[in-house]
Amino acid sequence: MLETQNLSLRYGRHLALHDISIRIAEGETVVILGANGAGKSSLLKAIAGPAKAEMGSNVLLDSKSILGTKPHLIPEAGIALVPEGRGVFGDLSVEENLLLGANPKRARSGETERNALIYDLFPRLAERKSQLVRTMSGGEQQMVAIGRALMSNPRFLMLDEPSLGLAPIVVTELFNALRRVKETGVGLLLVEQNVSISLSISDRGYLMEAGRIVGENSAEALKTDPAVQQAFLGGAAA
Ligand SMILES: Nc1ncnc2c1ncn2[C@@H]1O[C@H](COP(=O)(O)OP(=O)(O)OP(=O)(O)O)[C@@H](O)[C@H]1O
Repeated sequence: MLETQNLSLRYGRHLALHDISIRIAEGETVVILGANGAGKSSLLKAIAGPAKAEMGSNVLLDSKSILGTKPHLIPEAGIALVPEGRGVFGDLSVEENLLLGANPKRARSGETERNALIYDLFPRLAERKSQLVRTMSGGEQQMVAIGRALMSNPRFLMLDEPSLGLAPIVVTELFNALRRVKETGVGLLLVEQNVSISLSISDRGYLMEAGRIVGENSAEALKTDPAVQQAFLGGAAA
């Protein structure tokens, strides 16, 4: 179980996260829905280490605090982040990017099998192993970013807006791959503005507004929740 307890985060005088308490069980897929600036990216950064939380906050993995763990050690704990903007190495090839992802100790055994699984998930990458990542399309780069994160053998994979700026057909392809990742038992914490597709893959979701959690429910219930309809789906039932 990965959870946050009263997680608060401040940028100067601006309190971006207020007492956020969320949880993701082993193998569960959870989406955080919220408008621009709600604090979704900040939440993932506070869990993954680069953003420093306020006193009184906590992040727990299997009931043990991991708050304050250096960002480069977070993958060792079994948590991987695919950041907004993807964070891939453009001047390296697909294969080199994937191999860099296998750096944590927990990733050393099973590396070959995991590498094969990623090429099976994303056949486009298998066709382009030696291509420099900067020459690839946005969708392909997102596949590299997800593949690299999976190479670290995560228990929990956090994704910040994986569909951002991608054509609908590529988004469908990515989410089909994420469905298969979910079937392998990896827990997914997804931040998305594409509400329909993210609810279609999720078990549960949280609604975030101005740095606070303002709602929580099963994905099924959220699909017809008037607040979600109003805020994200244009008012009409999807
Ligand atoms: N490094 C930073 N320094 C100062 N303020 C920041 C910083 N990062 C984010 N913020 C502010 O914190 C708030 C939450 O930002 P955040 O990026 O977490 O929101 P978000 O929900 O992910 O939005 P988006 O969907 O637009 O990415 C915003 O008001 C933003 O301007």
